[in-house]
Amino acid sequence: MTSYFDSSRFLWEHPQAKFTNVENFRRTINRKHGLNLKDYHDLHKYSIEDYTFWKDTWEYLRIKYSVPPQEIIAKGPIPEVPVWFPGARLNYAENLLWRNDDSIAITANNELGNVADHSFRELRLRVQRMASAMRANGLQIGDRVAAVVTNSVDAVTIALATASIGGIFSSTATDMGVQGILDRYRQIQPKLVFFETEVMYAGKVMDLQSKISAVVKDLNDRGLRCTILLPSAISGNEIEMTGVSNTATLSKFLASGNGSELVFEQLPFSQPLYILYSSGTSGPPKCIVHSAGGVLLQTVKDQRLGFDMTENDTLFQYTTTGWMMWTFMLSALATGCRMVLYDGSPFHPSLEGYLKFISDTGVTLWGTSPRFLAEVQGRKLNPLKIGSFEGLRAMSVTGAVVTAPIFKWAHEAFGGKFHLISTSGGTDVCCAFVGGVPSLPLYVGEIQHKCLGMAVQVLDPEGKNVEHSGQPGEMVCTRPHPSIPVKFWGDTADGKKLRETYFSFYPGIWRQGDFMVVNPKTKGIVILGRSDGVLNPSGVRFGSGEIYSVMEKFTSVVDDCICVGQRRPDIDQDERVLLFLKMRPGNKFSTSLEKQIRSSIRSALSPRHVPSHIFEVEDIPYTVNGKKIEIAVKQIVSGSTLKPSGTVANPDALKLYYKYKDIEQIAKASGLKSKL
Ligand SMILES: CC(=O)CC(=O)O
Repeated sequence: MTSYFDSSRFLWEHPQAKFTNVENFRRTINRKHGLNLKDYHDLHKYSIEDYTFWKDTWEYLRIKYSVPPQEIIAKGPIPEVPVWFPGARLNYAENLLWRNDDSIAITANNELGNVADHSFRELRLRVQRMASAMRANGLQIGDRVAAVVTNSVDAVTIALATASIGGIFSSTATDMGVQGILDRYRQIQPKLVFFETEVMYAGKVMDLQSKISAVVKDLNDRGLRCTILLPSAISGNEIEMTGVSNTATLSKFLASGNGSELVFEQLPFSQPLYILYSSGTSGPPKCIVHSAGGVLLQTVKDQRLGFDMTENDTLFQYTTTGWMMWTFMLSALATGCRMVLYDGSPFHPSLEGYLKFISDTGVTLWGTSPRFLAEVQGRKLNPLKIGSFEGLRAMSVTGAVVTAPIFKWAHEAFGGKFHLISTSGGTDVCCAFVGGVPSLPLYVGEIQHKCLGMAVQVLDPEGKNVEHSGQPGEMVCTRPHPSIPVKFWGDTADGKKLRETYFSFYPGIWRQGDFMVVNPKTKGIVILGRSDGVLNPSGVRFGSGEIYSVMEKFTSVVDDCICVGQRRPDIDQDERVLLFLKMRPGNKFSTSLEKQIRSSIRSALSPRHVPSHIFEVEDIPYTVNGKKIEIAVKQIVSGSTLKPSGTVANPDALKLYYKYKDIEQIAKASGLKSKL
């Protein structure tokens, strides 16, 4: 049997674990309810057995409200998507904008190194002006505000102003193509759209005016009232556009407000706040509606208890505005800490400069991705020669599986004194299912625990819980929690599509679509990949993450790789594993490299894990949010033809895989060796 863990690989523990927020919270609950929860494990058990936990969390996090809830969950049998905290009245933006002083709320930077600080007082004034203009332009509770924006103080302002009114905010990054934007915004029909006019990425200037024309002409016929053109993200100059109706520059739009006070509409807990999108790579994305209360309670819980966040922190989450991590990040304002926003590529003008900025800015909590860390490692950079990173006390890594070698390397490379928080959740819940626990020891390659309130289990295909036997299986969540989406936009009134998406595989139980395993000794978790992408040769089920973990050894020559199962029932009843490699510039794919990879996989995992074929490809397909697109590649090599959606960052990459549906032909032509 494959060993997924090595619990002897202890990596770190908090020097003062008993002073962490989560320990303080545990003691508070013990006192309040006369309980004797001894540690995080007990606390987690309580959190998934008694819904009172969510009221405890509400109180501990000091959620601001004007009307208290009548109960935690509406009375009666609890449905899959319950109504939380009925009767309560609150506002998400009010909970984030409680500070009104001259401390720095936001430090913004971009590829040009234009660093700007914005105080809490300034941010509140910006939101006030924006909300006033939005109201003057007819924005009302429930109206959608869409944005195609960079990660900037304007984006934060627009989102918070929308939330103050009770509108629903939805954003995409500026590199999303016209089709991708329309696939999303045609469905949600925004009343206002904010658009960047000129941006820079990786040193290239992009004029967005033709994109704006194409999008806005289409949306103008679907209820769009005004498009607001943001000043150039490079020069700061305003750009006027002719030939597209109902546009206004930002300054004109703001001038239309009447200077009214900032009013935070008092709304139900389940009031929609955001619309996020599923990363459907071949069909139109699903529009996932998240509630203000659910996002607030879950994200602040994850940050305060999982990240141990306090007012003294400086959070830097590298993200575009199109990823759920942007919405997750925003909630840091509720704790009153500083946020760092970076717009652009981390590799431009230089990776060294980017790392130095993080160190010099005193980032204490850094959110990054395994892909970025692998790139730093692959380039053989020594971060500690670039910056001291002495302020860094936690690094949160998400977006893909964090393999054990990268985990260990990153911890050592950045100084070894911080909490490495590997976390997994997603767009579907706008929070984490599993993540960091500051009061527990950290083991190499393991996500420390299930997050509080999240009743995560590991089920086999028959629905049996296999968690305690250390077997891998489907990640499910067996109890409702407050950030289950309130609905899919455009779904039937009884939420048919939502139910089919999450609650149909195991009737009535949320299936996340991740393949995971729990270490029976430490209770740590390893995510092995997406469950739709589970590899199943000769009945051995494993995740692509296991192969990627072995491939970390080859990062100096192999830039990236993707591993998928191929099913060709016409040729073979079994599934075979294909591994595709993208070589680093200057390195060649060779028979000897192939042999080394096969032998490493055989010895690290098992002979059954060794791919049937290993090929070199020019590119690996990714979503705009930086996730490898295994499912589409799997379908393509298994004989399907796909029409990529706007979610695919590099759609041409998918074309490279069609020829592999006929491997026998390729093998014959090139004399390739096959394991078959
Ligand atoms: C928290 C996450 O898991 C983020 C993601 O889905 O990429």
